Amino acid sequence: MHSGTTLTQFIIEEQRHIAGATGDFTALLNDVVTAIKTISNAVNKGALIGVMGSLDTENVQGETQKKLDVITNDIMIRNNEWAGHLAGMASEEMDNVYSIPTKYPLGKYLLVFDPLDGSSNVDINISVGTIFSILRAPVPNRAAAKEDFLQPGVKQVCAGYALYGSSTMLVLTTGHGVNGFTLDRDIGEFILTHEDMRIPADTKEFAINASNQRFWEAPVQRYVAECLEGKTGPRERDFNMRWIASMVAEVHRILTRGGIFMYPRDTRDPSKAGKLRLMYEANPMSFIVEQAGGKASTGYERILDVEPTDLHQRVPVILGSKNEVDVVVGYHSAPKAE
Ligand SMILES: O=P(O)(O)OC[C@H]1O[C@](O)(COP(=O)(O)O)[C@@H](O)[C@@H]1O
Ligand SMILES: [Mg+2]
Ligand SMILES: [Mg+2]
Repeated sequence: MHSGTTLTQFIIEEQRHIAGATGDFTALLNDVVTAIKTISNAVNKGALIGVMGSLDTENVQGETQKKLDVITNDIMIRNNEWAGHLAGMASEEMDNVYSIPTKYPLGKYLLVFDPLDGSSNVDINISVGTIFSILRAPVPNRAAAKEDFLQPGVKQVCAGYALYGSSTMLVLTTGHGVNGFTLDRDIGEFILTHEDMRIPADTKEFAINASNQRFWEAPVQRYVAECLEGKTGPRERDFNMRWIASMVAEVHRILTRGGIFMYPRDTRDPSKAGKLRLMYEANPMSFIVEQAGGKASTGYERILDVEPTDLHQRVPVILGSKNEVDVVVGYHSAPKAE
């Protein structure tokens, strides 16, 4: 007999307090959770079931797809298309909106996801994850078009991620704080283990891919240089640095012990505003971070306020401990001479 609250119990109890809730959202989330359990199983079995390695195909961003990028995308689709809660889906791994097959009923929500985040880590057995976001369809029960998905992050109904690490966890917000659940494989249920996760306002730990340093803009150069100066520099304390190359793992660390994560705008390719994807990565993670008391900015504006213009748009990301994000954002508005 397990002790503790299951994810299903938790969602049903949370939805009880919402006037007019029909159970559609609860059922949709249940399907997302089933997909995540299936992905967890595939990632965990790895080479035993032949899912490691790359394919010859590229996604819309021109990135070589891993076998698991495609398998996990398919798992998300198959588990969520059938039940009649969705008007459409969009994924990092699909060029266009996924239309629900006509044999299935349509619903009032949109599901957006990065089926496997950090997939460059999958072959080396380092943590990867799944990120998802749920929006309301502007017109319920009608096949969603691309424009229907282009809603700013503040409109998200729910955002979550699964982390396939030393244990599998699911971290979730519906706009009432952030809660973390750990998969108990013996009973196949996610159990509430991390109630009301809060990001400490201060930190001495930063995460950035330093190999891009020559491309960073002046505010980020200044921030990192000052961190590296440590105790004797203007920040008057020694900083630690981490880079996992798996956003889910970085955000999870920040939710657990604080920190700042940056994939800032750089000058490498002026046509791209950053590396991370607004719809599939930045918005869901920013919703979670804000709900845990942290902040998320492009350096110039709150990420959740960015009006999307494209399904696969990229955006600069600076998120984590509130006071530290404020420092970096402050440098973005400081006069150039500084
Ligand atoms: O290769 P880099 O510059 O270290 O990039 C790492 C970043 O790219 C990502 O892996 C992109 O995610 P995908 O694996 O879904 O493409 C982020 O998770 C991570 O923060
Ligand atoms: Mg990703
Ligand atoms: Mg991915």
